[in-house]
Amino acid sequence: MIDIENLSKSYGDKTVLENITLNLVKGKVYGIVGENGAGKTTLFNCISGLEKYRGTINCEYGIPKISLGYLQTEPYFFSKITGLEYLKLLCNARNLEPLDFIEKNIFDLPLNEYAINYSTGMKKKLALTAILLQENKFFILDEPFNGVDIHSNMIITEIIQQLKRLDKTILISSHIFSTLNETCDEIFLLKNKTISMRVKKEQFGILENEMKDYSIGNRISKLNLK
Ligand SMILES: Nc1ncnc2c1ncn2[C@@H]1O[C@H](COP(=O)(O)OP(=O)(O)OP(=O)(O)O)[C@@H](O)[C@H]1O
Repeated sequence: MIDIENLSKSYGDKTVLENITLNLVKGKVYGIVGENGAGKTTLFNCISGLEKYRGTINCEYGIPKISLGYLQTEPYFFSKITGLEYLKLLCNARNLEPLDFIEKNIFDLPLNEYAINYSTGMKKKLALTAILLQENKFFILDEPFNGVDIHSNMIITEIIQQLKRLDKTILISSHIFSTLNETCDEIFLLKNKTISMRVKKEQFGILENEMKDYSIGNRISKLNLK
């Protein structure tokens, strides 16, 4: 279980997150939606210990460094590291037994090439493979479906469902509502610096309609499309 209480984050005098309280349990998939700039990545960076924050986070799995698999929107790679070396590095960080990485390469990535030269989708798949091989207990996936091809999207959806069955805790952000619909047990709406709405699976339709009304409103008619 991960208990986040009254988490707030500011950059200088700009407050991005205010009093976020969330309780994330094992075997559940949580989605987080919000406009560009709402603070989703900032929240993930705070939970993963990459940013300082006010408030408390208690995680039964221990510190993020030993238990969290964080897939960042744009994963970072050293300039002269191959895909294979990256997988080895991340597995070594968890003191795992040597693995057959060729067999584990489920996305058919060119593991002998430099990771920095991979396409956006390939980089995401490499980073995802690495955190999955690490046998983490808790996963934060920041836009895991963005930029990856349709086959990989299907694989990632199935992976999330399997992680849930393995009793992991998973927090995902996405701008594509249908991907969250398929995978999540609960969705949080991050708006006005805080969690302004939380809905269980049965009410996802209500949230989607509310977001559509709010997002689209009368904006398109202003274009006077011809
Ligand atoms: N290091 C930083 N310094 C100053 N401001 C920052 C920093 N990182 C993020 N911000 C600001 O915090 C706000 C939230 O950004 P964040 O990246 O968390 O949003 P997001 O919800 O993930 O957006 P998107 O959907 O576009 O990825 C933005 O206004 C952003 O400019």
